[in-house]
Amino acid sequence: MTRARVPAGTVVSVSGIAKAFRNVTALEDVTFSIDAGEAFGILGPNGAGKTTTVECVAGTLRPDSGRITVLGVDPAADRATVRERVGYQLQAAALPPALRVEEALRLFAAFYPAPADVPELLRTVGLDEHRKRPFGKLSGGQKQRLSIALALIGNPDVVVFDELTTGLDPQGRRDVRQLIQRVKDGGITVVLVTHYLDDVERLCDRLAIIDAGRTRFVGTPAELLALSGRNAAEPGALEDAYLAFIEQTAAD
Ligand SMILES: Nc1ncnc2c1ncn2[C@@H]1O[C@H](COP(=O)(O)OP(=O)(O)OP(=O)(O)O)[C@@H](O)[C@H]1O
Repeated sequence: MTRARVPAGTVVSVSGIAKAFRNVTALEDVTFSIDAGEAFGILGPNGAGKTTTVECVAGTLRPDSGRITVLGVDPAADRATVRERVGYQLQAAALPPALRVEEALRLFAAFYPAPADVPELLRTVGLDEHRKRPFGKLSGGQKQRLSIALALIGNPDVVVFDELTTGLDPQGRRDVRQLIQRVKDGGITVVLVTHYLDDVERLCDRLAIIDAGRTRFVGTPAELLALSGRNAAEPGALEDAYLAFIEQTAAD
């Protein structure tokens, strides 16, 4: 995957955002920034506000207060720029079952001024031999690959994956991880919402922990380990450090 233009510096800046849905406060105070080319993990318990946060980054939701810039623009105000340059993993399950893999990619490619090459993208995500298969006949792992391809179809600078590896078997998760690594190696900034600490350990340069609508931690996996005093060499050390952190936050 080659990049026509590679942005530098901070590409995503989220500063003190809050968001409520009627009487539900989803976000109270979320702050972090992401540098170009980073893979950045967003973790937190169910209902913590992770999806709401990335929807604000993708411009599909507008925060009630606080400030977001993505590639230098306000995503809620400049929808066109963000739509063009930020890939957001679609809920692939929403595609019509009869739509074939290649047809879906060509359909979505038509929305972008400089889309990725469809045959190349099919090879990249390992769906080349399944390109004629209808969406309804794909396995869970193949659907995830298609949703990755759809997020990449516009040749984005930033791509957001929300719980991409959830529900996959170990091999499927490993394959999807390798694919995300290739995306990152191609210079694309990756934002990864996940519940899996091994995804973070293998892929992410830094992570944010969001709990009850607030960022509680932003740093490297090594910094999270150091905070907990866990030994990185112990199996499951990062997961233990994360769980200890969440329990501590709940107790405060
Ligand atoms: N459209 C909506 N209307 C009402 N409440 C919402 C809406 N979207 C999210 N919420 C609420 O906002 C809070 C944060 O939800 P969000 O989906 O951002 O959490 P999450 O961290 O992504 O959770 P999960 O790990 O379970 O996917 C939750 O209490 C959720 O019920």
